[in-house]
Amino acid sequence: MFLDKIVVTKREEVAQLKQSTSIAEMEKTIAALPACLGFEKALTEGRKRKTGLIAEVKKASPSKGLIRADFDPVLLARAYEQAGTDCISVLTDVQYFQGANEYLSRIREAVRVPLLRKDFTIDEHQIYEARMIGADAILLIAAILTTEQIRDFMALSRDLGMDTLVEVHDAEELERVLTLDATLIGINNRNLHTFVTDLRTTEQLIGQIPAGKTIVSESGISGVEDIAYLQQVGADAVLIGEHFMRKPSVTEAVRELMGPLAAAVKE
Ligand SMILES: O=C(O)c1ccccc1NCC(=O)[C@H](O)[C@H](O)COP(=O)(O)O
Repeated sequence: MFLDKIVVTKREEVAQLKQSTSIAEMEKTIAALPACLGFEKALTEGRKRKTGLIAEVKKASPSKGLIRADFDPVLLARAYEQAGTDCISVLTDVQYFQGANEYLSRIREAVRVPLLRKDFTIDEHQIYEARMIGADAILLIAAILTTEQIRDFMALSRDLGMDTLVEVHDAEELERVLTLDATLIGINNRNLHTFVTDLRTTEQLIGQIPAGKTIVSESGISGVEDIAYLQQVGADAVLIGEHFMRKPSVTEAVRELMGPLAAAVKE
C-alpha cells in the first residue's frame, strides 16, 4: 500500500529529527510559546456556518501531482481567513505533497485561525515538532498507527495543548478508534489503494459513530450538492483542499461552496 511507502520515508525523517533535536530542547522552546487556538472548539460551538470548514493549503498530491503552480501559502491562508474558514489544514510533508514545516510557521504568523498540521505522524518527536512550528492540532491516521499509539499520541498532544483529528477510512479502523475517547473524528473518503474518492464512505461509517462526536468528512468534496449530501448524512464539518486550490480566487471559491456566514457571526 502507498501509505507503507510514506511510513518508510517518515521513519527516515524521524531518525534525522531525533539526531538534530532532543525532546528536552523542544520542551524548552514550547514552554515559551503562546497557548494554542482551540481547533475543535472552532468546529463545534464556534463554527461560522451550518457545516464547519477546514480549508487546506495543498500544493501537490501523490494522486494529482502539482495542483497549484502559483502557490503562496501565506496568501492562500489569508484568503481562507477572509472567507471565514473555521480552521486551516497545512500539509507539511515534503516528499509526497511538496509541503513544508516553514509554510505552517509562516501561516501561524499571518492568520488567527486554528491550524492543523497535516502530516503522517508515527512518532512522538513529530508531535513536539508540530507544536514548535505553530500547530493547534495534529492529524492521527488510524491506518498507520496501532490503537495504543493513537491513545498515547492523543494524550501527548493534549499535554502540549493541541487537539487531534483522528482519521479513519474503514469500519475496522473506526471500531478501534471508538474504543478511545477521541471526540473529533475524520472520515477520509479516499480509498488508500486506488486514491479514488467516494463520499458514500462518510455515509457508510457515520452510522456507527455514537452521538457527541464531531465528524469531519475529508477528501473529494467539490460541489454545493456534496455539502448538502454530507450535511444530510450527519457530517459536522468538511476538509477540502484540491477544489479550492484549483480556483483562481480561493476566497470566492469558499463563499460559493459553503455559502454566507451564519447571521450571528456576520461582521
Ligand atoms: O491527496 C492525496 O492524493 C492523498 C493520497 C494519499 C494519502 C493522502 C492523500 N491526501 C491527504 C488528504 O487527506 C487530503 O489532502 C484532504 O483530505 C483534502 O482532500 P481533497 O479535498 O480531495 O484535496
